[in-house]
Amino acid sequence: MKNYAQWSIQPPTRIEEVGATRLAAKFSGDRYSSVYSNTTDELRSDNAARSAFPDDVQLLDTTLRDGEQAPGVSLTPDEKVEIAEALEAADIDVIEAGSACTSEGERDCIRRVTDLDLDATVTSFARGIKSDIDHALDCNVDGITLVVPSSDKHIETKVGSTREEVIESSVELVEYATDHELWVELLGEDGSRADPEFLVELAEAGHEAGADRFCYADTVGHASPEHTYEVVEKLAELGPTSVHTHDDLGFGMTNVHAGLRAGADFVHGTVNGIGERAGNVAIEEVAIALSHSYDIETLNLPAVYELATTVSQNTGIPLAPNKAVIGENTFTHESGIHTDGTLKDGAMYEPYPPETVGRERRLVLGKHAGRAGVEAALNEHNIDVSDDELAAIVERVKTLGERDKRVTDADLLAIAEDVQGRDRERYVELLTLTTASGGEVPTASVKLRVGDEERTAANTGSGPVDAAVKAVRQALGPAANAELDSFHVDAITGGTDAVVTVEVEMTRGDHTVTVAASDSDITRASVDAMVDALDRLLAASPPEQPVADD
Ligand SMILES: CC(=O)SCCNC(=O)CCNC(=O)[C@H](O)C(C)(C)COP(=O)(O)OP(=O)(O)OC[C@H]1O[C@@H](n2cnc3c(N)ncnc32)[C@H](O)[C@@H]1OP(=O)(O)O
Repeated sequence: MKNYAQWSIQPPTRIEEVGATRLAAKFSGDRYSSVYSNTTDELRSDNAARSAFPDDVQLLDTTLRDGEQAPGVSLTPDEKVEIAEALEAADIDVIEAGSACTSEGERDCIRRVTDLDLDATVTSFARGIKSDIDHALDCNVDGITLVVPSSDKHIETKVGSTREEVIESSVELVEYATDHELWVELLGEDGSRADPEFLVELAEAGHEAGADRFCYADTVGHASPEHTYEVVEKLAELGPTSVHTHDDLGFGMTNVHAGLRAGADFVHGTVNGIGERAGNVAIEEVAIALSHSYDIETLNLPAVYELATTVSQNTGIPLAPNKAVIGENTFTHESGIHTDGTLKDGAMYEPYPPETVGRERRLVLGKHAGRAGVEAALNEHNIDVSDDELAAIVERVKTLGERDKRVTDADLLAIAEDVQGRDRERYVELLTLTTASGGEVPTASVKLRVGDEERTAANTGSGPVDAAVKAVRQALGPAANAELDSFHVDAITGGTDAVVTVEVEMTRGDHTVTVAASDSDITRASVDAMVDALDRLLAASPPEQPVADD
């Protein structure tokens, strides 16, 4: 895990955009109509008939190679192992574990992956250089993607070679690699800017030399779908063909589609679409699109979200909220009309159920909230309201949302208490917080009011937030037995004096709450949010023993 260490209590899934109004209610959502399956079945049979895709499509994940080439990303051996295991859990066919030519450290990483003895085929990137193949062999990989220049720009300017020499050396290297029992995919680098006739010549020579497949690479993300189709169609006539696409023009996925339609049966991609420049095609998007629209199964889809968060935490690249499949907003509904429709039928505003990809649906409150969503959120907290009270609460929720403020569960509950004239009895209150993080071991002490009693506790942690949260848990004892589901930090203003907002989501038993707190001191904001969340959870389901006696 990178970048967040000083803030995290447990790894955050992302840092939010400032100003989004969000999480207020969690909706378990078992109300699905059969609309999902009816629509999908019809779409699938129509699409499958029209698409002429191959029945079996395999995926090569290059998160550990091309994904790691995203600027600023460097994975340790442990991180590569964790990602490889998550890829295996998602049933990936091939894992490109790295570029063995890079360094001894990289070879150690790749060896750690090959030592896992996974079901997936594990490969290394290799340039058109014999020593690169030797380095790959040194890592005990099952195969290589042998990358040779194919555009004149790469052949002449980058490598200082000629087309004839590239063909000749490619043949020698494919034979060398297959003689060493490697699975070999020959990839013509910058293939989308290569002369298609030369690409065909190269692929033909590769197949004749024994390559298992040839890969059409849109290395700089420059190809149009029409060009991809035309070239891949020619290549696929020669033998098994792969496509490697980038998203510089936003055509990453469209070019995969064009390639498959033209006869390719193997797709390269990366988890969350991370990679050089604008990134590669996102492997999870390929998998869901093929499954949902064409009835072609590739990945174990319910394992995909866990895979996405593992990659995000290990690379330090947050999940974009609006990204298909893995984005926070993908199964989150805020606007009143969508929320109302979703409460009536889970399929109303979603193409497929969130559980398909290991997610759950959320309904959130904000400026666009309506009565149905607010009432559902109140019901989640066992609060019944009259029609008049509901109208007043909705109005205040909208006003709060219009102020660009998040409407959390705590906000909603406070509004409801006010509208209904109920006093809130606090179970837990933070009285003082002291932290020291300059020394070797960050420490924190807290004084809490718990019931009628004052309690103090001190603890250490990986950072001041971690130490303070441990101290809170220690002071509360068993009453603090709540899961921290998520922990997000936003800087509201820039600069070193920034006010930060910390939002936590916590669950205790059947109850989940979201609470946000702001302060210029991140530790204070974190502890305030957590203490408030624990207080709300204890209010929702009071402990059998009085809290003070825990
Ligand atoms: C499209 C892609 O994603 S390409 C993959 C990118 N991945 C990497 O670059 C892996 C990390 N790279 C590295 O660690 C280093 O660049 C190394 C160890 C591979 C090479 O380092 P160096 O020997 O210092 O070379 P340097 O990085 O300066 O230049 C790259 C060399 O590879 C050569 N090269 C580039 N592509 C190819 C290819 N497909 N086939 C053969 N040679 C190639 C270049 O011509 C250049 O050789 P030169 O030094 O004789 O001119």
